[in-house]
Amino acid sequence: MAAQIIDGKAFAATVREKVAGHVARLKEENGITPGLAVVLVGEDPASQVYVRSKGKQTVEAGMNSYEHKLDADTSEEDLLAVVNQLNNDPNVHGILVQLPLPGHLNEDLIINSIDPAKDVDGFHISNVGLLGTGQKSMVPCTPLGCLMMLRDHHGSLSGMDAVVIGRSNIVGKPMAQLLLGDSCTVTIAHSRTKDLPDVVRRADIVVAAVGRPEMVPGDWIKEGATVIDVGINRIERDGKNKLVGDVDYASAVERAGAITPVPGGVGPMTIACLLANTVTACCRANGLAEPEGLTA
Ligand SMILES: NC(=O)C1=CN([C@@H]2O[C@H](COP(=O)(O)OP(=O)(O)OC[C@H]3O[C@@H](n4cnc5c(N)ncnc54)[C@H](OP(=O)(O)O)[C@@H]3O)[C@@H](O)[C@H]2O)C=CC1
Ligand SMILES: Nc1nc(=O)c2c([nH]1)NC[C@@H]1CN(c3ccc(C(=O)N[C@@H](CCC(=O)O)C(=O)O)cc3)C=[N+]21
Repeated sequence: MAAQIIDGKAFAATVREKVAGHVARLKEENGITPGLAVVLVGEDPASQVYVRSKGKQTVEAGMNSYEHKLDADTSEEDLLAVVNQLNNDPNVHGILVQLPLPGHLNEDLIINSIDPAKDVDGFHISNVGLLGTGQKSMVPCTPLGCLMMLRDHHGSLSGMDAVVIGRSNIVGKPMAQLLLGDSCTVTIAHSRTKDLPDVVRRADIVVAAVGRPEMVPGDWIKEGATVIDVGINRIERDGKNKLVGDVDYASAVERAGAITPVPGGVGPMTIACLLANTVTACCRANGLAEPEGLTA
């Protein structure tokens, strides 16, 4: 039986609607407009696309969008100065520094210079530590979006076997923390994992965040499992540019119980969660009640 398609695009639209509702209320009742600043260093075309759609959706939700485009050869000192200025700007409630940064810049140093309360990516060491200890934090957008779709599909995730393929700080590790927080039995697989097919075959939930086009074939998927495909890979096929995930969709859809497509799955949820985190950060900064249903 073919899997149910988890429509991230439609789900993201409902999240954005909730966000817009909260924004409207913040404006009306408190006279506050949440603001999101995105910092882009260099000219990476893929990054520019994300930055543009983030900016557009931020404005559509009624928030202020600030974009800082810096040259690829910007010095660490100058970038730190931009972050510092945004940290001190009361109109900015969320700051995102687009990754990866050019090689001469120390990513950890830059990310950890962001005010943790404005760190809507949830990458600052304080937020990582808060998440790991089950305390209130800013939760990374991509894993948060995945968790929202999983909860929506399953209700409770308690006791399920989850395998996360990939151990990056921005997707794999925080995803594993969130699944653990929801009482899954979590395995984190990576490039040194022995017998990955067997590890994946045990999983009720598979989250693929590798960055290798269509690496996970359908016959690794347990019958009826839920597959969340984080991968965004541009490939050329039949002379056309195509976006594909880390999962071989055509074969996986025949085995899975539910699956997210690429495009239209995790990607749109990531941006919706970024907007959600910005509203959450704005409420916290102003000592207001947090929006319900938008946090982990
Ligand atoms: N939809 C969205 O919103 C987002 C999508 N992405 C996409 O998700 C994917 C992953 O991103 P990101 O986490 O940043 O990537 P990274 O390159 O930082 O991490 C990739 C991970 O995959 C592991 N890996 C690589 N090869 C294999 C293999 N053959 N078998 C098992 N594991 C392997 C690596 O293992 P090791 O640690 O051992 O090297 C590493 O942990 C990319 O396609 C990216 O574009 C990313 C962010 C947001
Ligand atoms: N500090 C930082 N935070 C990030 O969250 C971050 C980042 N850096 N660097 C790059 C990755 C990648 N990322 C995506 C977001 C949305 C889509 C998305 O909306 N994708 C659409 C398709 C878009 C298209 O067609 O190109 C989809 O999957 O349907 C994809 C990828 C966020 N990232």
